[in-house]
Amino acid sequence: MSDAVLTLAHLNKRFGALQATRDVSLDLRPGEIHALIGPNGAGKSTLIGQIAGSLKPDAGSIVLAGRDITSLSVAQRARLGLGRSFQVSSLAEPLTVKRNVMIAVQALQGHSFRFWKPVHRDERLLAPAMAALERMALAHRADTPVAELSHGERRQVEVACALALKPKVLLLDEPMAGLGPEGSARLTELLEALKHEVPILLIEHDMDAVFRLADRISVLVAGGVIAHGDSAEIRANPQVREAYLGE
Ligand SMILES: Nc1ncnc2c1ncn2[C@@H]1O[C@H](COP(=O)(O)OP(=O)(O)OP(=O)(O)O)[C@@H](O)[C@H]1O
Repeated sequence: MSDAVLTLAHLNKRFGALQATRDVSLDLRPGEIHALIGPNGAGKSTLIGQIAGSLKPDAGSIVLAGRDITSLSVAQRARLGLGRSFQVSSLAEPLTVKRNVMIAVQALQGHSFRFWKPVHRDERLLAPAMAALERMALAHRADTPVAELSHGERRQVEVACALALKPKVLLLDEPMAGLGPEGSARLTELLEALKHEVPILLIEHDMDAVFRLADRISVLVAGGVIAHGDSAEIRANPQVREAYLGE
């Protein structure tokens, strides 16, 4: 546990009578993809909310790179290196790919004194934006409006926006959702390469992608983790099979 970049310890969250997170402990280590899976209503979104900072746990702690972030705001966590992508796209369609990523960089830098300066002429925003686009194999689309991109390419831009903030960990919430086999294969390949630079906590319904990508898998059912293991262990686990078959 000691070399973990992100550690969740004994997280609990209740909504009235419903225990939505039940004593959840897990960690994310350098160079890995740790997938969090579970049937509908298992509590995955509730857990992400607590990690990202939009939901406050009732008990437990979240440590990012040695620092307890449990009581910090969403913005403070982002500045400390918690990167995330969203289920719902937040890209500005009419703007180019490059400008979307530059806006993300600007949001992190928080340079309000540069309000008067057009984003597209700011070199300090352009360099990190282009570096992130290169890592997501999209530099050649930098000057294309987002509206003209395929669904899969948009997903790549969203990950690039998160990457441009130089995160220590990346929280990806269903990145494969809505992608066809080709888009999903492309993103799988990119994430596989990316994990060596930034470890990824992956919440994903696409089991093929999870089994291909994840170094470790944690299975959430009714708010609690019922199993941890690698792909082979999780596939063979009778409790996990039952949880999914019973869905
Ligand atoms: N704000 C809330 N108030 C009350 N109950 C909530 C709230 N948010 C979530 N829940 C409940 O908590 C449980 C876990 O929900 P959550 O959305 O975290 O599950 P999930 O695993 O993300 O599901 P899905 O895969 O369908 O998105 C569900 O029973 C849900 O109805």
